[in-house]
Amino acid sequence: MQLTRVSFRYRKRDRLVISHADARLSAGDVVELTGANGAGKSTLLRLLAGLARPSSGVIADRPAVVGFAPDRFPTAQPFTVTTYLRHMSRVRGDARWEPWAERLGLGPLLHTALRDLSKGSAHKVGLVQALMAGPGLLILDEPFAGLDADTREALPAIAAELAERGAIVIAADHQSGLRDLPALRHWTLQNGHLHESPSPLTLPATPAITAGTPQRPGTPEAAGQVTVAVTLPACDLPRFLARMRDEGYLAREIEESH
Ligand SMILES: Nc1ncnc2c1ncn2[C@@H]1O[C@H](COP(=O)(O)OP(=O)(O)OP(=O)(O)O)[C@@H](O)[C@H]1O
Repeated sequence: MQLTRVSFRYRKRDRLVISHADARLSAGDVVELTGANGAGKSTLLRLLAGLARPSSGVIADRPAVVGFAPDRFPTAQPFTVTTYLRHMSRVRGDARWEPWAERLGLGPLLHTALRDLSKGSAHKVGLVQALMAGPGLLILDEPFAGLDADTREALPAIAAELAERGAIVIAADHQSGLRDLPALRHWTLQNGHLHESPSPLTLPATPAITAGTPQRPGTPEAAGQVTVAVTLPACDLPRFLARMRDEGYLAREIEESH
């Protein structure tokens, strides 16, 4: 999936909320999106999901099945949890929702009216409807807000499972709930601009990119090994480091050019 100079404003003559965003997403990417309140995170997520169209620029190659869990699940609907999820399942081609409801701990609440749910439980219903169709693109807006400890623990594993199956997962998340996922990409929105920064967690504790025989972290450099300087676009760094780490290499030094 590719974003090319994507800009968005809510009304003509309004300022750009998103300004010329470029990004490339590959199957299996997991992205944490952060930014101050009002920075445009929800707006960008809606653009990524296809719920809003860019004012200019292009979003290409969006996966066919998109799951979107909004930050506030709309509970003002005359359904119980079951009737709502059954309805969404029919819309989604008879998608199986029951295992997700069970996994997210909604079992005891299936016959509760949506309007009577607590904020956290309503949020889980939003997650189940996003997950049920097996999305190739899963978009989560503040997915950890109000969740109980069990679900907070379950969610990173769910994101990792989807990514392993080739889905792209993007979460606006102030709480760094996905921080333990390997190769997590980190996007920040500031003044309408989208930046990708290497997450501190993708930077190895003992940096050393040493080509030659793959080396385990912490192993001192041995005779017969070479050190290679590699230049690459900053936005590719997290993925590059993750791949190097998978191969057994570590980064020795990372230097930003200005
Ligand atoms: N429907 C709308 N019409 C006009 N302006 C809007 C609309 N929705 C959001 N905005 C404006 O767009 C900007 C970005 O809002 P957005 O909700 O995307 O930010 P956010 O980063 O998700 O914020 P938060 O962290 O508070 O959830 C804000 O200035 C907001 O006031």
